[in-house]
Amino acid sequence: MADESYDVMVIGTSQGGRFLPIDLAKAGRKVALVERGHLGGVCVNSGCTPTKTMVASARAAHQARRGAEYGVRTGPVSVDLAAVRERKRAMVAGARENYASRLPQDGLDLIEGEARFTGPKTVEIALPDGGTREIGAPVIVIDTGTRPRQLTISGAQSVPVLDSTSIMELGELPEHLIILGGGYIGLEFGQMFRRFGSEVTIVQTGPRLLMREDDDVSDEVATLLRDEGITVLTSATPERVEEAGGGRMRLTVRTPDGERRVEGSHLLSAIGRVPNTEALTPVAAGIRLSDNGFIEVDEYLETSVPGVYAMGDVKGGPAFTHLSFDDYRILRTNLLGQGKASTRDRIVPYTVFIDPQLGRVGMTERQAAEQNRSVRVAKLPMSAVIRALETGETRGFMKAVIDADTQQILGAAVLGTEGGEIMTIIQVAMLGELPYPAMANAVFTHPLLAEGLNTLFMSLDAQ
Ligand SMILES: Cc1cc2nc3c(=O)[nH]c(=O)nc-3n(C[C@H](O)[C@H](O)[C@H](O)COP(=O)(O)OP(=O)(O)OC[C@H]3O[C@@H](n4cnc5c(N)ncnc54)[C@H](O)[C@@H]3O)c2cc1C
Ligand SMILES: NC(=O)c1ccc[n+]([C@@H]2O[C@H](COP(=O)([O-])OP(=O)(O)OC[C@H]3O[C@@H](n4cnc5c(N)ncnc54)[C@H](O)[C@@H]3O)[C@@H](O)[C@H]2O)c1
Repeated sequence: MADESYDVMVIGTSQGGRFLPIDLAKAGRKVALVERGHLGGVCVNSGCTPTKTMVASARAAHQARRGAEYGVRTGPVSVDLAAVRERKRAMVAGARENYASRLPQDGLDLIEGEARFTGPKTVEIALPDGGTREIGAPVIVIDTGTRPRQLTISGAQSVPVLDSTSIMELGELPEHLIILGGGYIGLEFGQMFRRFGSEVTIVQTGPRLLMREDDDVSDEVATLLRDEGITVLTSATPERVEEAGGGRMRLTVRTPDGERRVEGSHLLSAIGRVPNTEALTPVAAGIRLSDNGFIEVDEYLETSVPGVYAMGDVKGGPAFTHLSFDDYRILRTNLLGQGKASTRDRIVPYTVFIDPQLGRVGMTERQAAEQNRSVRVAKLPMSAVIRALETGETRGFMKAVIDADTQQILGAAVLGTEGGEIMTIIQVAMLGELPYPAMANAVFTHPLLAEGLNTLFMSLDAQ
């Protein structure tokens, strides 16, 4: 028996799941909310909010440098990284306060400390003062997220290795930033620091950047980054790193053409993330984990232990705040007896916040081929969109994958200015199950980027 009992315990306070404990408390449940770090989790403190705030600074620098293209005179552009960091810190502090201000509720106890399962429905919490509390609850929701995967190559212990959190605390610009990983984090920081003024090299083990995307999308992203002066090495496996003197370091990478050495002043590891499940000891509760430590759940987000649920990144699969938020919707519905919601057939959108953005939803062309689906593919360069021409933002393209039999839109990639917003228009069409001709013939305002969707889908009739 635990010392104290609650109706529900939620472990972790993410941006996605922030309303679940509040809603449950409002509905009369006695709720314990446990957090070992800052309120709000990764998104607010070290993920979406700070990165997108800094991406905005990088874009301002980029646009200032492009002034002459628009007939605007500017002087030499330089970036004050400490001021960028201040803007970021203020944004994070505001988001954190906003979270905290919503928490006080009758029936909701926020407990600061680290949770660890001691049995199927009991959790011990290690408190900051060194004490512990043991709490039991018939319903437990795990929302403990992920953290950066540690770099283990030879020499990694002997040089400073930055991760996605510590790089945002730099006060001075790296002279040459080497980035390991060509995923979301590597690309967003790579372009950001290039625009701040650093030399940047991205080292990617895979044969392409953004390995989940179609080849043409990955290739175009690589072209965009190279055009901005970033060195992109693909099929390049980091082997060892060592000090090179003068505060520099030397990375040795294996490539199909042999060994290659890259010297830089800073090293960022962005090679993926691992679940926060060690300290939690879910195995003590009998909760089944996948081979790589993520918590296994069914479509109702229930773990192998009835009454114990997992939401957000800790359950593996696509890791985005809006999915954590949708997990909250599902759990709210099911735990408050408002119906039976599930993750089945969930359309997953995401946006990579490089500039121009990559907005993505649904199936890629490759996934459609793997499923032997009969599809048609529409593609339009952004340089064919009048709004993009007028605003001088013509890089990239739009692409949609259509079911050849039903005319339904299966997926889309919009690599272009405001690509995330344009992708969302296509996502809404998918949610409404509109056949592609409805998009080809819709009356969209001239001259918006959305108007390009007419041209994109009309191109199928010209094929
Ligand atoms: C640099 C970066 C940029 C990102 N940008 C975006 C973006 O633009 N858009 C997007 O959708 N997603 C983005 N993400 C991903 C997004 O941040 C995550 O998908 C989201 O935060 C997942 O939320 P979550 O519910 O898994 O919980 P998390 O936000 O991971 O929070 C988990 C919480 O649990 C706490 N915790 C862990 N273990 C314990 C324990 N044993 N006891 C008590 N508390 C514990 C942690 O302290 C943490 O506060 C980004 C991520 C990173 C790293
Ligand atoms: N805009 C967004 O929504 C956004 C932004 C940032 C992060 N995130 C989330 O955070 C998660 C983690 O991002 P991430 O970029 O760290 O992971 P990722 O899995 O997206 O990319 C990691 C990349 O590193 C490569 N890699 C692996 N080991 C390597 C090594 N030793 N050396 C060089 N390259 C190596 C992989 O091939 C892969 O392409 C993402 O899955 C995403 O869900 C989302």
